[in-house]
Amino acid sequence: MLSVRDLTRVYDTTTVLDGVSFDVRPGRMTGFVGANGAGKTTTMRIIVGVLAATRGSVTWDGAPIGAEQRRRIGYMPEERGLYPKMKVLDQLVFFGRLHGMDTAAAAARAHDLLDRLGLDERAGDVLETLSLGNQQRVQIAAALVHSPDALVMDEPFSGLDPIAVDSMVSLLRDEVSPQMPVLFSSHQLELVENLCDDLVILSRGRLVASGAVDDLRGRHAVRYRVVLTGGADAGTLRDVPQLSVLDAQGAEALVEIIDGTPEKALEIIQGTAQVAEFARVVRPLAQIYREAVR
Ligand SMILES: Nc1ncnc2c1ncn2[C@@H]1O[C@H](COP(=O)(O)OP(=O)(O)OP(=O)(O)O)[C@@H](O)[C@H]1O
Repeated sequence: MLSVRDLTRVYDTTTVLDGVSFDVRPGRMTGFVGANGAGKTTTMRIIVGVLAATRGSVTWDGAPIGAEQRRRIGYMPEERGLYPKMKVLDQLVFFGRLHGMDTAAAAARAHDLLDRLGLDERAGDVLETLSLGNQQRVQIAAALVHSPDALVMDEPFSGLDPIAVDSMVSLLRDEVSPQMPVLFSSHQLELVENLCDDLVILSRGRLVASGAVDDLRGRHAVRYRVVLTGGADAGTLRDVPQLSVLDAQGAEALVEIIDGTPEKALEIIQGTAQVAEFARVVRPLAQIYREAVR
């Protein structure tokens, strides 16, 4: 497990990261979200060791993270780190060798990754002749070439078309082992919602929420969508003392149960009107996020 504790970064007199603590658990995809300037890149750069913290620690399985462990992290930097004039395959072999692989093993692994990303026929092309989306695929291959033990990716999906996102997601799902912590930042909340098990939310340099997506959802009151039939007005549900009606329009209402079980609430509603639908509303991640950073 990767853990950051009390991570703080000050530039001159400005604190851009302020006492941030969270865990990146193995085998789980952890989404890292927050507005522009919230401090995501700063945190990731400190984790992988290209930026020093003003205060705080990064540990891996409880021990302070050192140069050797950092070499075992696959990192996809925000500024992207590839050489535009270098051929795709040469580039991946170079990164593999930087991480201690021999040339043959690095080349074999690079071909395998390029193949799975649909790019093997571009292996001999100079990087800058590829589209930006394809360059980004090469970037993810560069982060994975040495079969890392952990992954830290800064906006890996930004600017990719949906097919490219799908191929990258399926590659990641194949590559992420049960022992591997994975942290990636994104502004694409729908994607994060589909992909992530855990979530870390930063706002203006501070942690505002972290944990399993399901737990974060569960921390808020559960809501139900009620649809009545027979021309009934859902506004009448306001007269039911066990319910709090958050919204009612025509035959539909959004309610919270303030007393009793959902089964009991349904029974009470059925005593007043015919019910066509009574369904738990899963809160979209975007809503959790907005409420957390408010
Ligand atoms: N070298 C630097 N000197 C001064 N301030 C910096 C420096 N690098 C980053 N910052 C500031 O630190 C804050 C956090 O930036 P950071 O890039 O970590 O945010 P982010 O959450 O990754 O944002 P984005 O989503 O826009 O990439 C910002 O206010 C930024 O201006």
